[in-house]
Amino acid sequence: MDASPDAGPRVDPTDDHPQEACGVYGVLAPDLDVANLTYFGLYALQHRGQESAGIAVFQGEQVRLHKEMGLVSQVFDHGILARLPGSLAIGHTRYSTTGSSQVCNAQPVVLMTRLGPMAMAHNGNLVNTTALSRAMVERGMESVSSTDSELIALLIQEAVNSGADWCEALIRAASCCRGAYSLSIGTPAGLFALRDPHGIRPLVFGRLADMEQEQDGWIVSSETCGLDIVGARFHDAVAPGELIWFRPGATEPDRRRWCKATPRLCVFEMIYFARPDSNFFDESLYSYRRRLGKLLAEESPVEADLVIGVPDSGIPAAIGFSDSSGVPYAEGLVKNRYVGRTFIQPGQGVREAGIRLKLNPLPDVLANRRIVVVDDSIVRGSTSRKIVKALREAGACQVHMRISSPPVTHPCYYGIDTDTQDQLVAASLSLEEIRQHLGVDSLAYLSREGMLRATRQQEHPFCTACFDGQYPIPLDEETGASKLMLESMESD
Ligand SMILES: O=P(O)(O)OC[C@H]1O[C@H](OP(=O)(O)OP(=O)(O)O)[C@H](O)[C@@H]1O
Ligand SMILES: NC(=O)CC[C@H](N)C(=O)O
Ligand code: SF4
Ligand SMILES: [Mg+2]
Repeated sequence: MDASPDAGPRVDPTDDHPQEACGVYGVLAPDLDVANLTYFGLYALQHRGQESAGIAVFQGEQVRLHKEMGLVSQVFDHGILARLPGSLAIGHTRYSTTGSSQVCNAQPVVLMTRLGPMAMAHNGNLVNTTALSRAMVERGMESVSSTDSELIALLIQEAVNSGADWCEALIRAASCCRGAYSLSIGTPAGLFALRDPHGIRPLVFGRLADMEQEQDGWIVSSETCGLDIVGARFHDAVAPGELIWFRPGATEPDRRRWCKATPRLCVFEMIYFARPDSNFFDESLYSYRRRLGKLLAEESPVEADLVIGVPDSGIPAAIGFSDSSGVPYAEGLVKNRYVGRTFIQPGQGVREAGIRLKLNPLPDVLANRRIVVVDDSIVRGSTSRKIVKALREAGACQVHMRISSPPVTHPCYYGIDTDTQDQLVAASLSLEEIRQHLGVDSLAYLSREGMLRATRQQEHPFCTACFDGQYPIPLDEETGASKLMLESMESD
C-alpha cells in the first residue's frame, strides 16, 4: 500500500462551516482497467466533493492506494493510474463533514483484517460519532484520522477479526452506526455496497457488459452519471437498509436487507446537490427541477419581461418557470465554467470572492427589463445578494426573485453541511426581511408541499429537515458541536 504525501491545497482546519456530500465509487471488472474506470467515475462525481480524491485497487490479496488533496484531475495522471493494476477498485471524492480537510482524512480508508485488506468509501455523516469513538477508545482501538468514516471501517475490522465473515461484519458495524452512510467496500472476496436504513444519501449500481469482447463487470456509484460516463447500464438503486455483494465470477449480485428500512432520501440532493443528468426515481433531476419551476410559477406568479436562471443549478427551474408562466426565458448571467461550486467552499470570504469570479451579467439582455431571477435555494444569501446587485448594475429595472425550494432554516447533520443555524439567512429573518436584505422587488419560495408534490412520490420518503427541522434520525447532543469533534477529543 502506498499512501501519497499531502501535496494539495489545504483548507483552514478551524473552519467548521459548509461542505456537501461526497462521491463514492466501486468497480469489479477482472478484465478491465479498473483504476481508469474509477478515475472516470470520480470525474463524473467531482461535484460531490472537491477537497481530496482517492482510489484503492485490489490485485488478489494486495491493495494499492493513492489519495491526495485536490481535484480528481490534479490527484491522478496516467503514470499514477498505470501503477494501480487490479480487478477491483474503490474511489472517493471528499467534502469533509467530520474531520478536517487533510490528506490523513482523505478516503478510501484502507485497513488490514484477518480476511485480508479492505478499502471503504463513505458518503454521509454519523450522528453518534463521539459516543462511538469513546467506546472504541475504551476497547483499545486506534484511529489514524479524525473522521466518522474511519470509525465505520474500524468497526468492520473489529468484527472480522473477532471471527465474522464479511457480510456479518458489515452488518454488525452498520448496526452500531447512527446517521447517513452510503458505502462502497472492496475486499479480496469482492465488492460490497451498503446503505443506511433511511437511505439518506443516494447509491446506485449498474452493469458494465461488453458481450462481444466477453468483458463484464459491476459498478457502484453515488449517482447514475457515474454509470453513464463508463458506459455501464443502470441496474437498480441500492435500497435503504440493503447490503449487496458483487462476487467475482457470479452472474448476479447477492442482495439482502440487513435491517428494516424507513426511506428518507435527502430531498436537497434532488433540488441542488446531485447532477441534473442523474436519474432519481426513473427520471432525470433536470425534469424534476423543471417541474419545481412550473409549480413555483403557479404558486407565485409575477408580471415580468424575462425569466433568467442562476447558473448552474437554477437553470432547469427557470426554464420550468418560463414554460408555465409564459414569460420568455433568457440567459442573463454567464458563468465562468472553470469556477466550481460556491455554496460548498469553506470560509465566507472565499465564497463571496468565488461568486464575483463566477457569474457575469449581460447588460444588453437585462437593461430596462423586469427580470424574474430563479435559483434553486438560498442558504446564506451571499450568492443572491451579489447577483441582485449585479443585475441592477446591468440595468434591470425590476428584480423579482423566485426560489424553487422552501427557506433553509435548519442545519444538516447527515453529510451536507448546510451550515450552522446562525449563518442560515432564513433561520433568523422573515420573508420581508430577507427581501430587503437581498434588495429585490419581490421574493417568493416554493412551498414544502410543492417541493414534495413535484417528486411524484406517494409516500414522501424524504428527509426535509433543513426546511422544517424534522430530523429523521435523532441527534446526539454533541452532534452539532463541531465537525472537528474527534480532533478536539484527541486534544482533551
Ligand atoms: O445562499 P448561498 O449560501 O450563497 O448559497 C446558495 C447558492 O449556492 C448554490 O449554488 P453554487 O454556486 O454552489 O453551485 P451551482 O453552480 O451548482 O449552482 C445554490 O445553487 C445557490 O445558488
Ligand atoms: N460529505 C461526506 O459524505 C463526508 C463523509 C465523511 N463524513 C467525511 O467527512 O469524510
Ligand atoms: S437535512 Fe436537508 S440537506 Fe440534510 S439530509 Fe435532510 S434534506 Fe438533505
Ligand atoms: Mg447555484
